[in-house]
Amino acid sequence: MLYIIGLGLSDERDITVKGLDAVKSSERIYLEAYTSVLMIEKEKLEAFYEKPVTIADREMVESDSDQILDNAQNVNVSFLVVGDPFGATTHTDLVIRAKELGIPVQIIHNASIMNAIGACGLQLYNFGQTISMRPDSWYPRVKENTDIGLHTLCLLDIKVKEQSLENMARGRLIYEPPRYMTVNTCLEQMLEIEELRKEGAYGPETLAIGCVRLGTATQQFIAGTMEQLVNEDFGAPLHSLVLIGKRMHIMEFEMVRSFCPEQHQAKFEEIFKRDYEA
Ligand SMILES: C[S@@+](CC[C@H](N)C(=O)[O-])C[C@H]1O[C@@H](n2cnc3c(N)ncnc32)[C@H](O)[C@@H]1O
Repeated sequence: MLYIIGLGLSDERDITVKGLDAVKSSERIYLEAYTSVLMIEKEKLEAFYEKPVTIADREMVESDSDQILDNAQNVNVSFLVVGDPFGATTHTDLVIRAKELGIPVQIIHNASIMNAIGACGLQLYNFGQTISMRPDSWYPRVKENTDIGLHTLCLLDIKVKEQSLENMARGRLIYEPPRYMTVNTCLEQMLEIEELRKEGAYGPETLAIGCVRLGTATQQFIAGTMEQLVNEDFGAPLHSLVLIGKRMHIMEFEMVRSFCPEQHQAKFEEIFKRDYEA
């Protein structure tokens, strides 16, 4: 059996009881490590499970999945995913490959950034397309969302397995530590792009929420205009950003306002009354 197990958002203790049973029954355990990189440390998992865990990078999962699936017709194998197995980064390829090989698959779900984001006060039903802040086609998607008043969850880029130019020049295969995009960089880039495109998907006075370290003890939400949030200190990763759509319900507003620092409150309320209250 191949178990694909969500680890949730905070630490090694977020795994479900069902997930832990599956891990305990497994001959091999892999940790998918290219999306929410090492918010959960391999060593902590190994200590908690009392079993070795192998890191599975993107190459292994996408090009060498046979190694993970080896003999899973006869023994249990666990594939661990931070968040939920189908939250943001889906693992459909692995499931299809397992099915082709006649390996039974069981998915064990957990909290994901895709649903925990509801804690920011906005209703999940009122979100449009989620975007990944990579340099591709995110802008039109934000525009489609904002045109019909929906909120946008922006997932920020994580760079893994990068090499420094110096190491590359010397032919050394040494990777840099993972780099996380911050809410501040994301806002700066978004505002610059809007300046260039001028299509009005959003602007400096669009209301937004920086959502950081969700599900952990230091989880934090900070609300304000995009312009105000550029200079806020959001602390350690992981970071996500929500752009608030104009169809914000009054209950959503009340909740989000509670995440607005005092110095930004007056502006926040003024913009809500001017642009958001239908
Ligand atoms: C590609 S997604 C992986 C999602 C994960 N598989 C899940 O189900 O939650 C990674 C991005 O999600 C966001 N993210 C993941 N966990 C987060 C958290 N605990 N707090 C804030 N943002 C988070 C960040 O923007 C991060 O760069």
